[in-house]
Amino acid sequence: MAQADSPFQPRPVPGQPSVSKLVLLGSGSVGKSSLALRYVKHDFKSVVPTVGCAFFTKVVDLGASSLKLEIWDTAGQEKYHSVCHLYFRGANAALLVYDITQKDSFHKAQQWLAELEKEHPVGEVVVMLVGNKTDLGEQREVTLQEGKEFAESKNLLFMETSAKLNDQVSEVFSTVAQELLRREKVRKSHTPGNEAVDLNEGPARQARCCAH
Ligand SMILES: Nc1nc2c(ncn2[C@@H]2O[C@H](COP(=O)(O)OP(=O)(O)OP(=O)(O)O)[C@@H](O)[C@H]2O)c(=O)[nH]1
Repeated sequence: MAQADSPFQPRPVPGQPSVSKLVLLGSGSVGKSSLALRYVKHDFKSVVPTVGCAFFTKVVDLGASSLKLEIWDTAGQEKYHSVCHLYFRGANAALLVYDITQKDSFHKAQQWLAELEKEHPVGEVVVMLVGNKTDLGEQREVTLQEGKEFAESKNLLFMETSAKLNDQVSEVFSTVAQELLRREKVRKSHTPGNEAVDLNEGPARQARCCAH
């Protein structure tokens, strides 16, 4: 699934959207590939476990602005963990995905956050906690409240999704993209000569709560 262009660093090109690297992290079978496939290819099908990493790109259209996301889908299986560290270097955003029907995957998502924080100072990366498979609500082991509280305690964005039913999937990616753009604006506003921006503007607060 690798694309032709080099995925390592955002490269501002005049007239082109900014580029950000987003990594999908989480245990095996939580639905990382399915979320990426649903978002990028508008498809849901049985996918084989990821080996190493798969790579997608998508331009997110946010009306007045747009952003190109390089989406790195990492393998969740334990045997690939050492390799995954290489992939999240240089990430601007991360989705920490768990399966709402597997408590253990929720704990693993918390461990992934700790791993991520070892490589990136807290706050440098836009991180969203994503509870996937809401269509399997009757088998739920992680409550909405538990997800929400953990996210709030770590100042993460939070949403629940169903890749299968296409519920909240594009909202996850567009919310992260909006937050990346918002932070870029803030950074630019700190550059001498640039105009001030309204820091209260932006979607991040609403995304910390979940519509379900
Ligand atoms: N019911 C339901 N099943 C899902 C959903 N998302 C993914 N699945 C299924 O869960 C299984 C694992 O999905 P993947 O997308 O391969 O999971 P992954 O996290 O990428 O797995 P690894 O590649 O091993 O890390 C597959 O059988 C998917 O069809 C969902 O929203 N609802």
